[in-house]
Amino acid sequence: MATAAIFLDRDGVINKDTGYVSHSDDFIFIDGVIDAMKQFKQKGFLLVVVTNQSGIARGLFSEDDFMRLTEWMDWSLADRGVDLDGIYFCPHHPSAGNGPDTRECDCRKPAPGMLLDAAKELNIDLAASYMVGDKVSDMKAAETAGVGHKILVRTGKAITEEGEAMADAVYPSLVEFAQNIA
Ligand SMILES: O=P(O)(O)OC[C@@H](O)[C@H]1O[C@@H](OP(=O)(O)O)[C@@H](O)[C@@H](O)[C@@H]1O
Ligand SMILES: [Mg+2]
Ligand SMILES: [Zn+2]
Repeated sequence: MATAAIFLDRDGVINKDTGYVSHSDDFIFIDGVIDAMKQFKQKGFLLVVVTNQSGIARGLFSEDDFMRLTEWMDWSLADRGVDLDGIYFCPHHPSAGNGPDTRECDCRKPAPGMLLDAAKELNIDLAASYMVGDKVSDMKAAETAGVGHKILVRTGKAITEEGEAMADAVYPSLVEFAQNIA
């Protein structure tokens, strides 16, 4: 049977988005998010991170740097009792940079590729799932993929009118969303 997931954007939802974060020294968990993630797991949701990492295409950091930081984040969460079910990332950008990751792709949000791959690989019930993001591109990716619930949080980029109009709900942070989810 397919399971519902909470898809989490990374920068601006899990950690402070100080711009192309690529090292654990610069990775600051937003207050309360780890406990919020624990609550989602206890409610039976799969927890899946979906993150655009165009810093790789831009040549700001390497895929190895991203992997190292991801391993550190994964262990930091596991240490606090949160086991992530999947981490999906897009290293591409359609125009910035000049390496192999500078290209059009199906995975950079607002494209739905990461969500659709996760749904297939983890047998996720998309209609029963939630996408939590800080940008309109997160909401668009969710809508195109058929994610049932689109949630915006105010811990990242300034929320636009377009983003707010597309979201089913807006919360100050992941903490308040966790308090309100059924
Ligand atoms: O929020 P998620 O998807 O986890 O990750 C976003 C990041 O990859 C970066 O995305 C960039 O946008 P561009 O990729 O340059 O459009 C900017 O918003 C950066 O500040 C941010 O660090
Ligand atoms: Mg974000
Ligand atoms: Zn991509």
